[in-house]
Amino acid sequence: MVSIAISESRRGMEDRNRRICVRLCLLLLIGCFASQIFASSDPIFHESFDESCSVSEEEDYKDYFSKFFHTWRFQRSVANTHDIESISKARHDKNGADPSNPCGNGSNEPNDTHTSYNSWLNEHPSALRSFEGMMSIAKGNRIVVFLDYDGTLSPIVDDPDRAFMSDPMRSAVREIARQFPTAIISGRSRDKVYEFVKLDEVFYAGSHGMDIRGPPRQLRSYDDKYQTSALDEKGNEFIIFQPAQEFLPAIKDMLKELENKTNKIQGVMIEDNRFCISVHYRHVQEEDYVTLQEKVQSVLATYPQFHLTRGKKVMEIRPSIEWNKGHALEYLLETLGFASSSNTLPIYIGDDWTDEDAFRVLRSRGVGYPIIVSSTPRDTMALYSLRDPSEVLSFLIRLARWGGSSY
Ligand SMILES: O=P(O)(O)OC[C@H]1O[C@H](O[C@H]2O[C@H](CO)[C@@H](O)[C@H](O)[C@H]2O)[C@H](O)[C@@H](O)[C@@H]1O
Repeated sequence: MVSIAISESRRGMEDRNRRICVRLCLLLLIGCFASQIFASSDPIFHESFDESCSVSEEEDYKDYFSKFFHTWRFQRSVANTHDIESISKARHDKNGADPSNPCGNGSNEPNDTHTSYNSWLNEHPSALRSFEGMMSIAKGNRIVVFLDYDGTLSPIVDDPDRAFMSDPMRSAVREIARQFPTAIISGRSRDKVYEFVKLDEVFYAGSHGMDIRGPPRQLRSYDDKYQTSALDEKGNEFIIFQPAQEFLPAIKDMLKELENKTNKIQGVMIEDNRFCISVHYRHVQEEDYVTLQEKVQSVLATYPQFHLTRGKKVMEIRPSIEWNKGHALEYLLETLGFASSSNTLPIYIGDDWTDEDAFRVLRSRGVGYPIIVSSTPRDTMALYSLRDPSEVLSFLIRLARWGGSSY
């Protein structure tokens, strides 16, 4: 009897201990979860996570959780500018995407690429699949649309002079511009982008934002010597903002020197982007990469006020001023009169490293949708993704329709 009583009381104690243990574990788990939520300083996360739970039909739980973990991981930041290290690193990469990314285009294993792209998609959900959720958050806000050109509105093609925009894309951008203030921010010269796009409804920023044609509002916070107002053929006023004006003579000299020094290397193409220079190596033989890079760097050595950044199979020479696509986005928001308004929701779609500066601005503002165009996984500050310009087209059509019906 005594031994039965002892073993029963021992069993009772064990049960109680097990229950206490389970409760302690549960409390510990809840504590960890809550601390991660409150420790996150990212307002986008709070906004999307809170609201997306009630809004989206298309956005499934995978998306909610991916946003959660995504924001968690944003503590690690993407390098500010992807300065050129070595173009020879890009040789295995079809489009010249980040060669340091082991999951990038360099992979020879199609299944691996597929798997890693799918897991990357969990972190950067498709803006098409997430559309309903994104728009229910956007409702009541003033949407402003920013678009990159190459690789976003037009596909990446072999000849930079033939990167035409399709007619459906042009119609979609026109529709977007009718619904929302819209700007195109490109690494190209402003004139060249206009030549491709041919829409008067949009604002243009060329040379990575160093040449802006914006709304007629002169900003006191910017140096007057960089802002000039002018009238178009219809008598409408606009402002030209060019913060790198004093670099123009040096750029002209550098262009000549670059052409002279590289003309023996087959396949090099040098593009005058007005306030920047692009040295394209898409058609250069791999064995000439190092020579080309050395030649470009030897010219640059005599122009210490410039630096190199990298795009898709292109070296970009830019004046070393504190100005990039992110600054251009902020400048345009300000001239449009939306910078300080709490219900402004900017959307930025871009595919290149230079677009990361604009993504970063949206992230630090805590509002807006940075969307990367990429069909391979890569490090990015963007929250959402679209695979290629054809998905950009679908997104813009949907956004314009949404704007027309419920905005
Ligand atoms: O800011 P973006 O509008 O994306 O401009 C970045 C560069 O785009 C262009 O080059 C890229 O697209 C070409 C056409 O598809 C392609 O041939 C080239 O390899 C890509 O790098 C443009 O020609 C450059 O000047 C821009 O800097």
